[in-house]
Amino acid sequence: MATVEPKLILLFSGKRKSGKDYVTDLIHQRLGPDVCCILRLSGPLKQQYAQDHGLDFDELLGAGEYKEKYRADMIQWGEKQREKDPGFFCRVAIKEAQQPIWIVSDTRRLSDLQWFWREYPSQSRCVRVEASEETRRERGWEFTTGIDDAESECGLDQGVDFDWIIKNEGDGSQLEEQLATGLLSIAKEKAKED
Ligand SMILES: Nc1ncnc2c1ncn2[C@@H]1O[C@H](COP(=O)(O)OP(=O)(O)O)[C@@H](O)[C@H]1O
Ligand SMILES: C[C@@](O)(CCOP(=O)(O)OP(=O)(O)O)CC(=O)O
Repeated sequence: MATVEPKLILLFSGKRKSGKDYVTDLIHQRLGPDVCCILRLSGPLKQQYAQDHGLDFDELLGAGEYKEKYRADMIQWGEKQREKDPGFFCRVAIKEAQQPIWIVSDTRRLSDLQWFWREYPSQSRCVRVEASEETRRERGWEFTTGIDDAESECGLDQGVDFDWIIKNEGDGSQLEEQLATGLLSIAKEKAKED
Protein backbone atom coordinates (compact mmCIF):
# COMPACT_ATOMS: atom_id res chain seq x y z
CA MET A 1 0.00 0.00 0.00
CA ALA A 2 0.99 3.64 -0.44
CA THR A 3 2.93 5.25 2.39
CA VAL A 4 0.55 8.24 2.65
CA GLU A 5 -3.22 8.47 2.73
CA PRO A 6 -4.32 10.55 -0.30
CA LYS A 7 -6.76 13.45 -0.01
CA LEU A 8 -8.15 13.09 -3.52
CA ILE A 9 -7.81 10.48 -6.26
CA LEU A 10 -8.81 11.49 -9.79
CA LEU A 11 -9.51 8.38 -11.84
CA PHE A 12 -9.24 9.30 -15.53
CA SER A 13 -10.61 7.38 -18.48
CA GLY A 14 -11.25 8.16 -22.14
CA LYS A 15 -10.82 6.74 -25.60
CA ARG A 16 -7.49 6.51 -27.37
CA LYS A 17 -6.34 10.00 -28.43
CA SER A 18 -9.06 11.73 -26.44
CA GLY A 19 -6.14 13.42 -24.68
CA LYS A 20 -5.87 11.66 -21.30
CA ASP A 21 -2.11 12.21 -21.11
CA TYR A 22 -2.40 15.79 -22.33
CA VAL A 23 -5.13 16.72 -19.84
CA THR A 24 -3.54 14.93 -16.88
CA ASP A 25 -0.15 16.55 -17.65
CA LEU A 26 -1.87 19.95 -17.65
CA ILE A 27 -3.52 19.31 -14.27
CA HIS A 28 -0.20 18.06 -12.90
CA GLN A 29 1.47 21.30 -14.04
CA ARG A 30 -1.26 23.45 -12.53
CA LEU A 31 -1.18 21.68 -9.14
CA GLY A 32 2.57 21.16 -9.09
CA PRO A 33 4.69 18.09 -8.35
CA ASP A 34 4.64 18.54 -4.57
CA VAL A 35 0.86 18.35 -4.45
CA CYS A 36 0.08 15.90 -7.19
CA CYS A 37 1.49 12.81 -8.93
CA ILE A 38 0.45 10.95 -12.06
CA LEU A 39 0.05 7.19 -11.67
CA ARG A 40 -0.40 4.80 -14.59
CA LEU A 41 -1.91 1.34 -14.30
CA SER A 42 -0.26 0.51 -17.64
CA GLY A 43 3.21 1.13 -16.10
CA PRO A 44 3.44 -2.06 -14.01
CA LEU A 45 1.50 -3.91 -16.70
CA LYS A 46 4.05 -3.01 -19.39
CA GLN A 47 6.96 -3.73 -17.08
CA GLN A 48 5.77 -7.24 -16.26
CA TYR A 49 4.72 -7.92 -19.88
CA ALA A 50 8.13 -6.79 -21.17
CA GLN A 51 9.92 -8.98 -18.63
CA ASP A 52 7.83 -12.07 -19.40
CA HIS A 53 8.18 -11.65 -23.17
CA GLY A 54 11.79 -10.41 -23.43
CA LEU A 55 10.69 -7.00 -24.77
CA ASP A 56 11.93 -3.43 -24.35
CA PHE A 57 10.01 -1.79 -21.48
CA ASP A 58 11.06 1.77 -22.47
CA GLU A 59 9.78 1.25 -26.01
CA LEU A 60 6.44 0.03 -24.64
CA LEU A 61 6.21 3.22 -22.58
CA GLY A 62 6.74 5.37 -25.69
CA ALA A 63 4.05 6.54 -28.10
CA GLY A 64 5.52 4.90 -31.21
CA GLU A 65 4.83 1.86 -33.39
CA TYR A 66 6.50 -0.56 -30.98
CA LYS A 67 3.67 -0.20 -28.41
CA GLU A 68 1.02 -0.49 -31.15
CA LYS A 69 2.61 -3.69 -32.46
CA TYR A 70 2.14 -5.36 -29.08
CA ARG A 71 -1.03 -3.58 -27.92
CA ALA A 72 -3.56 -6.29 -28.79
CA ASP A 73 -1.50 -9.05 -27.18
CA MET A 74 -0.69 -6.86 -24.18
CA ILE A 75 -4.42 -6.20 -23.65
CA GLN A 76 -5.15 -9.94 -23.63
CA TRP A 77 -2.23 -10.67 -21.32
CA GLY A 78 -3.34 -7.87 -18.96
CA GLU A 79 -6.89 -9.25 -18.91
CA LYS A 80 -5.64 -12.67 -17.84
CA GLN A 81 -3.62 -11.10 -15.01
CA ARG A 82 -6.64 -9.07 -13.87
CA GLU A 83 -8.81 -12.21 -13.87
CA LYS A 84 -6.34 -13.80 -11.46
CA ASP A 85 -5.98 -10.67 -9.30
CA PRO A 86 -8.10 -7.61 -10.25
CA GLY A 87 -6.18 -5.26 -7.93
CA PHE A 88 -2.67 -6.28 -8.95
CA PHE A 89 -1.79 -3.35 -11.25
CA CYS A 90 -3.56 -0.86 -8.97
CA ARG A 91 -1.56 -1.94 -5.94
CA VAL A 92 1.77 -1.68 -7.76
CA ALA A 93 0.86 1.68 -9.35
CA ILE A 94 0.17 3.42 -6.01
CA LYS A 95 3.12 1.95 -4.11
CA GLU A 96 5.47 4.93 -4.31
CA ALA A 97 2.83 7.69 -4.24
CA GLN A 98 3.70 10.39 -1.68
CA GLN A 99 1.64 13.41 -2.75
CA PRO A 100 -1.82 14.25 -1.37
CA ILE A 101 -3.48 14.22 -4.80
CA TRP A 102 -3.20 11.26 -7.13
CA ILE A 103 -4.11 11.29 -10.78
CA VAL A 104 -4.59 7.83 -12.25
CA SER A 105 -4.39 8.59 -15.95
CA ASP A 106 -5.58 5.32 -17.50
CA THR A 107 -8.45 3.45 -15.84
CA ARG A 108 -10.07 1.20 -18.42
CA ARG A 109 -12.23 -1.33 -16.63
CA LEU A 110 -14.88 -1.37 -13.91
CA SER A 111 -12.61 -3.64 -11.90
CA ASP A 112 -9.99 -0.82 -11.81
CA LEU A 113 -12.55 1.67 -10.50
CA GLN A 114 -14.06 -0.82 -8.06
CA TRP A 115 -10.66 -1.42 -6.53
CA PHE A 116 -10.15 2.32 -5.83
CA TRP A 117 -13.75 2.78 -4.67
CA ARG A 118 -13.28 -0.07 -2.20
CA GLU A 119 -9.85 0.97 -0.91
CA TYR A 120 -10.43 4.76 -0.95
CA PRO A 121 -14.20 5.31 -0.91
CA SER A 122 -14.19 8.92 0.25
CA GLN A 123 -11.32 10.15 -1.94
CA SER A 124 -12.06 8.57 -5.35
CA ARG A 125 -13.60 10.63 -8.17
CA CYS A 126 -14.12 9.59 -11.79
CA VAL A 127 -13.17 11.88 -14.68
CA ARG A 128 -13.90 11.25 -18.35
CA VAL A 129 -11.97 12.92 -21.15
CA GLU A 130 -14.00 13.19 -24.34
CA ALA A 131 -13.14 14.16 -27.90
CA SER A 132 -15.05 13.54 -31.13
CA GLU A 133 -13.87 10.89 -33.59
CA GLU A 134 -12.92 13.72 -35.95
CA THR A 135 -10.61 15.29 -33.36
CA ARG A 136 -9.15 11.92 -32.42
CA ARG A 137 -8.49 11.16 -36.10
CA GLU A 138 -6.67 14.47 -36.46
CA ARG A 139 -4.48 13.29 -33.57
CA GLY A 140 -3.64 10.07 -35.44
CA TRP A 141 -6.37 7.66 -34.30
CA GLU A 142 -7.67 4.98 -36.67
CA PHE A 143 -10.35 2.48 -35.70
CA THR A 144 -8.70 -0.90 -35.13
CA THR A 145 -10.78 -4.05 -34.68
CA GLY A 146 -9.77 -6.00 -31.59
CA ILE A 147 -8.63 -2.80 -29.85
CA ASP A 148 -11.25 -0.07 -30.22
CA ASP A 149 -14.13 -2.54 -29.81
CA ALA A 150 -12.55 -4.39 -26.86
CA GLU A 151 -13.05 -3.95 -23.11
CA SER A 152 -9.75 -2.06 -22.88
CA GLU A 153 -11.39 0.84 -24.78
CA CYS A 154 -15.09 0.28 -24.04
CA GLY A 155 -15.15 -1.08 -20.46
CA LEU A 156 -16.23 2.26 -18.97
CA ASP A 157 -18.59 3.41 -21.75
CA GLN A 158 -21.55 2.48 -19.53
CA GLY A 159 -22.19 2.08 -15.85
CA VAL A 160 -20.08 4.94 -14.47
CA ASP A 161 -21.47 8.12 -13.02
CA PHE A 162 -18.62 10.50 -13.86
CA ASP A 163 -17.90 13.34 -11.45
CA TRP A 164 -16.46 15.43 -14.29
CA ILE A 165 -16.59 15.12 -18.07
CA ILE A 166 -13.83 17.15 -19.75
CA LYS A 167 -14.36 18.08 -23.38
CA ASN A 168 -11.03 18.19 -25.18
CA GLU A 169 -11.85 19.06 -28.79
CA GLY A 170 -9.39 20.47 -31.30
CA ASP A 171 -6.67 22.48 -29.61
CA GLY A 172 -8.52 22.32 -26.30
CA SER A 173 -9.24 26.04 -26.17
CA GLN A 174 -12.02 25.48 -23.59
CA LEU A 175 -9.86 23.21 -21.50
CA GLU A 176 -8.37 25.75 -19.09
CA GLU A 177 -11.76 27.24 -18.25
CA GLN A 178 -13.44 23.85 -17.71
CA LEU A 179 -10.66 22.77 -15.38
CA ALA A 180 -10.33 26.05 -13.51
CA THR A 181 -14.01 26.27 -12.59
CA GLY A 182 -14.43 22.61 -11.68
CA LEU A 183 -11.86 20.01 -10.93
CA LEU A 184 -8.86 22.27 -10.25
CA SER A 185 -10.64 24.42 -7.69
CA ILE A 186 -11.82 21.31 -5.78
CA ALA A 187 -8.34 19.77 -5.96
CA LYS A 188 -6.72 22.94 -4.60
CA GLU A 189 -9.22 23.04 -1.72
CA LYS A 190 -8.61 19.38 -0.89
CA ALA A 191 -4.85 19.85 -0.96
CA LYS A 192 -5.16 22.54 1.73
CA GLU A 193 -7.30 20.40 4.07
CA ASP A 194 -5.64 18.99 7.19
N1 LIG B 1 -5.92 20.01 -26.15
C1 LIG B 1 -4.92 19.60 -26.93
N2 LIG B 1 -4.18 20.49 -27.62
C2 LIG B 1 -3.16 20.09 -28.43
N3 LIG B 1 -2.80 18.80 -28.60
C3 LIG B 1 -3.50 17.86 -27.93
C4 LIG B 1 -4.58 18.21 -27.06
N4 LIG B 1 -5.08 17.08 -26.52
C5 LIG B 1 -4.32 16.07 -27.02
N5 LIG B 1 -3.38 16.53 -27.87
C6 LIG B 1 -2.38 15.73 -28.61
O1 LIG B 1 -3.05 14.59 -29.18
C7 LIG B 1 -2.25 13.41 -29.07
C8 LIG B 1 -3.01 12.35 -28.28
O2 LIG B 1 -3.20 12.82 -26.94
P1 LIG B 1 -2.90 11.89 -25.68
O3 LIG B 1 -3.00 12.74 -24.49
O4 LIG B 1 -1.64 11.10 -25.88
O5 LIG B 1 -4.17 10.90 -25.77
P2 LIG B 1 -4.52 9.56 -24.97
O6 LIG B 1 -3.60 9.53 -23.77
O7 LIG B 1 -5.96 9.73 -24.58
O8 LIG B 1 -4.33 8.44 -25.96
C9 LIG B 1 -0.93 13.84 -28.41
O9 LIG B 1 0.01 14.10 -29.42
C10 LIG B 1 -1.33 15.13 -27.69
O10 LIG B 1 -0.25 16.02 -27.52
C1 LIG C 1 -2.23 -2.98 -22.37
C2 LIG C 1 -2.63 -1.56 -22.06
O1 LIG C 1 -2.33 -1.23 -20.73
C3 LIG C 1 -1.82 -0.66 -23.00
C4 LIG C 1 -2.13 0.78 -22.86
O2 LIG C 1 -1.07 1.58 -23.16
P1 LIG C 1 -1.24 3.15 -22.99
O3 LIG C 1 -1.92 3.44 -21.71
O4 LIG C 1 0.13 3.74 -23.21
O5 LIG C 1 -2.18 3.45 -24.20
P2 LIG C 1 -2.83 4.74 -24.85
O6 LIG C 1 -2.66 5.93 -23.92
O7 LIG C 1 -4.26 4.33 -25.06
O8 LIG C 1 -2.10 4.91 -26.15
C5 LIG C 1 -4.10 -1.42 -22.21
C6 LIG C 1 -4.88 -2.30 -21.27
O9 LIG C 1 -5.78 -2.99 -21.77
O10 LIG C 1 -4.63 -2.31 -20.04
